[in-house]
Amino acid sequence: MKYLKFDDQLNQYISKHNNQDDDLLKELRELTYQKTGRRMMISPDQAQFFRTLLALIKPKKILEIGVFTGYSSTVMARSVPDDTRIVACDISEEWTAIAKEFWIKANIDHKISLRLGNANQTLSDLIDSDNISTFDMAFIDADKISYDSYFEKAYQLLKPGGTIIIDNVLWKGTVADPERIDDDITALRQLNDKLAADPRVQSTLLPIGDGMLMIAKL
Ligand SMILES: C[S@@+](CC[C@H](N)C(=O)[O-])C[C@H]1O[C@@H](n2cnc3c(N)ncnc32)[C@H](O)[C@@H]1O
Repeated sequence: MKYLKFDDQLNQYISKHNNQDDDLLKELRELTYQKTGRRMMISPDQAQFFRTLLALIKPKKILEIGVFTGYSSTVMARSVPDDTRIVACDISEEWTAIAKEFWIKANIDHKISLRLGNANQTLSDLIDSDNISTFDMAFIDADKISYDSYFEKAYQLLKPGGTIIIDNVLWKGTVADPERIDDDITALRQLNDKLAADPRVQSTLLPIGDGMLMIAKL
């Protein structure tokens, strides 16, 4: 098998070449650590992956499941033209208040529509209100036990040829360790197994950040 061992030296080399965070994104990352004590945002390398992907696929309608303080949505909204819309789903009013502040600061708030509430319900509402097969891209980055449900609903909402990105699918490497068992790890293993064999999609597991699945709806 042909593969690389990602030691610290190589990871630093990759990060140095992929990190394009500017002052606003650095400020958002720092403020997020200060105010929430959490590090749930995608990494700068993943942000660069999104910039490249968005330049390729030029989506007009994006679905984000898991906003947190707005790092990934800010990266995406700044990488798309003015007429692209992002429907951004999250359950936390407190965390998305920080996101809203930065969307205004970055002058991208007109591109993003925040849907507060349980994302499973929000996605069902979108399906019931004529949004089936209308999205070009979806990014899934919320509670792991709902990932399969988010995938199935996002799949319905996506146009054929659309892209779904799912974050954290390697879960710090634990998915490959048979001695590690909990509800999140089990949900992620089941989803990785399912998508590797799902004839409705082409999917690739990428070792970027905490592991991302890149999926094309056939
Ligand atoms: C990993 S963070 C998202 C990080 C964000 N994508 C970024 O890179 O900046 C996960 C988010 O999912 C949200 N979340 C968790 N369970 C949820 C649910 N049932 N419905 C909607 N959002 C949920 C949390 O409030 C949290 O903000």
